[in-house]
Amino acid sequence: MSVHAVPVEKYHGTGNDFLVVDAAAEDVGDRAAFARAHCDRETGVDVGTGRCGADGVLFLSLAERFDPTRVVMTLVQPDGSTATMCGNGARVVARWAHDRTGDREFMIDTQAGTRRATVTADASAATIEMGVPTFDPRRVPVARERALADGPLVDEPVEGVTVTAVNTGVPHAVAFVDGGRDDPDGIDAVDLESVAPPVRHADVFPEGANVNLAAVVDDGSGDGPAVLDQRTFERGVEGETRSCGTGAVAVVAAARRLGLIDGDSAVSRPPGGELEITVPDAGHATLTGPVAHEFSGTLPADPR
Ligand SMILES: N[C@@H](CCC[C@H](N)C(=O)O)C(=O)O
Repeated sequence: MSVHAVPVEKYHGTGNDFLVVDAAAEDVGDRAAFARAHCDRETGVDVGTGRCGADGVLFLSLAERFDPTRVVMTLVQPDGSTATMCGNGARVVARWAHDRTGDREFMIDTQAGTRRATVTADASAATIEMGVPTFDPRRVPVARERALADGPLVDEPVEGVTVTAVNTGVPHAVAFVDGGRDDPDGIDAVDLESVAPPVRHADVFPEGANVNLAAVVDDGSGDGPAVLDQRTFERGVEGETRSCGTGAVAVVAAARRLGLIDGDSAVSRPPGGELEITVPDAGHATLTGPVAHEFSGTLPADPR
């Protein structure tokens, strides 16, 4: 058994929290076992914030010979799976890389593609280019019988929930509900831990899906951007998280597709804070929001 202690940092972006390991300096061996043990919400890492565990472990490698500096990002989730993309995770990556280099612009290599990232002058917030959201059923992916195979899954029932399927780096199902967080019968009244798992595991999503609830609080037809309240049940966490960046982009992309909001900018309000999103008619979506450092320490490489 290895008794090797691994230096880790803990960061969060709007409450979506991650352990960060410098993969160029440290080899934890079994990454899935490391993530399963230290991310556990009951028995995992306790950094004194009143909430132990984490939503995943980011294994990061900096390559400063490039301009801008590149970071290779791999997110291993609490169930041991690897996610191709993570919006809030990528924002944390930008902040972590800034804390190491002082730079404010980075290229982040994810399994969903290379994404440009910037941090603000005070490093309290980060913006990521999120790629182009796609409703293409082959790319979400969505699997349906032949007659429907070529069409996007938009505003259709899946396991009793009306959803729209979109890929924003990872697959998402988005369901709109009436009433925001201020409404006692609105979005927070839904028992997401019961409603989401059948959709997350539905046959129509061969790779699974993250399941989002959203409520339009302001449709953006007035002076400011649209505002939507959001909750997300995440694949890989297998539970609700306090924020999901790819989910926020998915919610705004779906709201635009359904004509529920005006304009290409919106504010999403997950339980953990506020995110600013743009989904233009052409080109990359963007995701902006706060990032914060929580803890520096060490953890056993082999948690058995
Ligand atoms: N929290 C993330 C999404 C992480 C990936 C997701 N759980 C999946 O496996 O699809 C975000 O901020 O985007």
